[in-house]
Amino acid sequence: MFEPAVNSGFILSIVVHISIFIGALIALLCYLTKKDARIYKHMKVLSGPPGLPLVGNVLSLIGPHENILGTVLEWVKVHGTCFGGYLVNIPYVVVCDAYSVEKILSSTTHINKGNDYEKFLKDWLGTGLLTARREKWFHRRKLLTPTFHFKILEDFLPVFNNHAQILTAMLENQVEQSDSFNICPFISRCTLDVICETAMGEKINAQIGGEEEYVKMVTGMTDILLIKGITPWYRNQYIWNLTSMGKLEAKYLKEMHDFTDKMIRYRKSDRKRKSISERRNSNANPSPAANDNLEGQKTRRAFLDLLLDVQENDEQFTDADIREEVDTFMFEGHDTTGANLEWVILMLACNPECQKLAYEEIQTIFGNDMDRDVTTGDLKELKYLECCIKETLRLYPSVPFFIRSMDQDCALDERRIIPKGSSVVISPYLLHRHSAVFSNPEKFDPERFFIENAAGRHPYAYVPFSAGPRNCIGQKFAMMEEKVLLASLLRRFKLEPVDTVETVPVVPDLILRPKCGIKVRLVSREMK
Ligand code: HEM
Repeated sequence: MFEPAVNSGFILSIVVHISIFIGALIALLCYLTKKDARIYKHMKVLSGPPGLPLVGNVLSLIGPHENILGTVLEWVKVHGTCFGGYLVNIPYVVVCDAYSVEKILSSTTHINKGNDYEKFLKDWLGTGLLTARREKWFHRRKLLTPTFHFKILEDFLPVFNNHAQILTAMLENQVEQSDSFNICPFISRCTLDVICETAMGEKINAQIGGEEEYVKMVTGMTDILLIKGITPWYRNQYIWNLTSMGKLEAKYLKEMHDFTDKMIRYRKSDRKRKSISERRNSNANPSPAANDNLEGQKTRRAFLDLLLDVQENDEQFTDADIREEVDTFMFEGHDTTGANLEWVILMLACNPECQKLAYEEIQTIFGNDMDRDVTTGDLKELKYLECCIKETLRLYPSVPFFIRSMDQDCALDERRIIPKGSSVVISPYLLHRHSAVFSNPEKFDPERFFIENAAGRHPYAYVPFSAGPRNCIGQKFAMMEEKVLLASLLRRFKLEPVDTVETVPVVPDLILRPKCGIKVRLVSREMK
């Protein structure tokens, strides 16, 4: 008599649990459908290329990576400068007109980066400035902005000049063996040397074969991240961890973090040592300049030192925080400038009349002196060269697209709303090819950036460094570095084309790069 009672209680309990489970499932489905229906309604208005059920537009983007830009340019021609689509189940809106770009970038509401940033960069960069979410980002940006002050950047000029000298020496050696060659590895090693010394205060001598392992890791990591990003099945962490690349990534990450940690420890103990001797010194001599060492020379401070200064005033700013910012500078400050320099070299080689104007400007400033360091005053005078860099960034923006994830709706007008829950892709590559803003857009024409020609242009029509509150914090640094390197290069060599725009496939990796490098011919200038 007793047993059936137990059984009926047991059955009742199962029924209740199953009902709760089914109820919860229905509620979840209702919520998701309602949420998706809302997004879907707005996405329909932003109609873009038709996709397939379940996969959306993914299949159109599979294939040789260099075809992606062409595909998206075609979409813009057909669907206009603001359209939506799905990558699997993720709603994306591509915007590439100045008006819509301003709506997103000028706002402090749409400040969060796309989810992919965290997914791919978090293991390496933590949640530093590039990837940080709203509150953390506001705090960090405020903390770090002073470290990019012009006065501080001026202190890096000797570093830029020193590595420019090494670059030209290495190229002279190369020219003796063969005058036409792929210049990209030379540029990449040079920008890596610059960023290591300015970010960490450490010379790694990549240009002359030093710290080979570290150089291999930094360049290898960006390649690995790209493969991980574009291969759909590698997006699954379990599958990725089983691959040889996943294992290599884990090894690189550990060793690169160890390297940055070592630098932090080293600079910290160096500061302790110096502050003891400075205190002793200031007792003996009460007025030495803050940055002078015992020999009276000005000691150069790296970003890492400036971050350690921040830490002295803010105990919450830990060593781990410092590491993620130093790693972020290493990532953002190396390939971006390197790729831009490579494209400038191609543009000047292929446009001899522009190269001639750039060289004439350099001659006016430096005369026939090939060795003099570039000064702050010279940087201001290198106006045409700056226009060449800007025009190259128009055609070949180092960061070909960036993504914001929408935490709120953004109304473009009464009809079109970019819905909360979607991701917005902003592509300078597409934006900068707007013929209404840049006539004959494929033509390399530095004069577009003469003050009188740029006047009246929409401020969000040209955004190679992004724009608004979350723009590139390193843009002045990049401009200074590039001007120094290019002025030094052009003083010594005339550039002649081997590759041309037509022969160099453009690959929109994390960075917009030439697929197989850029071959140029360097001709030494004959003046002593
Ligand atoms: C030609 C060179 C460069 C270009 C074209 C460039 C471009 C950009 C772009 C487009 C962004 C926004 C990315 C996004 O929203 O996802 C960005 C952000 C950033 N860049 Fe640069 N960059 C360059 C050089 C540098 C350098 C030299 C540094 C550091 C030394 C640097 C540090 C950063 C950082 C830290 C951010 C994140 C800023 C934030 O979110 O607040 N960049 N850069």
